[in-house]
Amino acid sequence: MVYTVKTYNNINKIGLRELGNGFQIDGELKENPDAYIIRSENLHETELPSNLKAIARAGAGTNNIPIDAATAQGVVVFNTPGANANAVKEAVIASTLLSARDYIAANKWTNTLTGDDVPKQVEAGKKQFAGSEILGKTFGVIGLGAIGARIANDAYRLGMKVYGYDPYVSIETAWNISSHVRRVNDIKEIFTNCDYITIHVPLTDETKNTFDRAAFDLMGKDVTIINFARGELVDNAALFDAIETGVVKRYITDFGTEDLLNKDKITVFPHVGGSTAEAELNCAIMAGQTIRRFMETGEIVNSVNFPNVKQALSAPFRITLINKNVPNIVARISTRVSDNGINISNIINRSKGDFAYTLLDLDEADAAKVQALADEFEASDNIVKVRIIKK
Ligand SMILES: NC(=O)C1=CN([C@@H]2O[C@H](COP(=O)(O)OP(=O)(O)OC[C@H]3O[C@@H](n4cnc5c(N)ncnc54)[C@H](O)[C@@H]3O)[C@@H](O)[C@H]2O)C=CC1
Ligand SMILES: O=C(O)CCC(=O)C(=O)O
Repeated sequence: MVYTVKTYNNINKIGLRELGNGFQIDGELKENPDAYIIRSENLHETELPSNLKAIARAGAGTNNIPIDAATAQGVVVFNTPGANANAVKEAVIASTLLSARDYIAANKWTNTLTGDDVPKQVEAGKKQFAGSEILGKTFGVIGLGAIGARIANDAYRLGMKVYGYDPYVSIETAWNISSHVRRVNDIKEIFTNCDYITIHVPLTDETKNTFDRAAFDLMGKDVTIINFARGELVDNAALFDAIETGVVKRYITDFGTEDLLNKDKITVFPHVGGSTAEAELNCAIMAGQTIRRFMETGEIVNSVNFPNVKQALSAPFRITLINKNVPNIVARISTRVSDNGINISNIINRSKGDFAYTLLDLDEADAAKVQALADEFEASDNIVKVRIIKK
């Protein structure tokens, strides 16, 4: 069996080798592929093909993917947690230092100098670029996931007083956060206390405009805001006013919109936080491994719309079902199997919200009988996607 994968946005080719020989990879593939591997391509305006079974986001944020539509269509969406976190961490630490010392403006000014006495002009003019040090300054991290936790720890190591806010932090990540990072339960404590604030949360209805007028109103003076998460987390109109009144000293972001460009106190990068050779490779490897595992075994790991489901396959056939999460569904599935004269070797069903995923391992070697059962599942209103996997 050969699966087809359509890739978008330059997925690292070495990483894609993880898919192995059972996959045909084609960036231009037009025909109904089994899976997509993508980076920032916006899929909201496109229809997902009927044969599509999985989308792997080679990266963390999945706001470019229509998750609800994918779920309803039985498409499992994956991401690659932590695979580019170190790259973003380094970009944010660099941005913190850039704001403290304004190296960009200093370099721009130096490049304007001409003549034999450049060294003299440098010494005479450099006072305008005297900065400050980050040692001892307060640093707030909103979102203590893969990226935020790394940044909080390193900012502490650089001598900053670090505050962290994340009401949903995972236990695993929490264990990795230094006890020196002061965890706060109210985001207002970040706004009121910090000289530098960086945000590392997914873009959701809840997080949109985290930096709004009310947030800026709580801040002191000369605060640096660093946003390598998503542009929509900041209300730009409120930001411009906060810059005007001296509340915000500098805004550094990875997400450019026209209104942000060419402004003295705003530094915009072209969405390069995760763009290192190492991160791109890590993301492609993880995306390739995840898709391969899902297509070849049906197991789900690192999905954002379905639960993790793992079960070793020891029977001749496995049927995977994406079903609506309705009462008695597991009993109904089991009854249908036995009505077809087939024994279940193993079954696992895990739900998330309105949908669930079932792995059904069958003690049956007759491919025609398994196909007939799968066809019956296919015709059921409560089942949205059916696949047969042969051991
Ligand atoms: N600029 C770039 O190239 C990149 C940007 N990103 C962006 O950064 C975001 C974070 O990435 P990771 O740290 O890898 O994700 P992650 O999933 O490891 O961490 C996100 C954290 O945000 C927390 N969170 C969710 N809602 C929150 C809220 N309302 N308030 C406070 N915390 C909240 C979660 O509990 C979680 O700990 C991504 O969703 C993506 O949008 C990620 C990688 C590269
Ligand atoms: O370089 C990329 O693919 C974007 C990374 C990113 O924004 C993410 O991982 O969420």
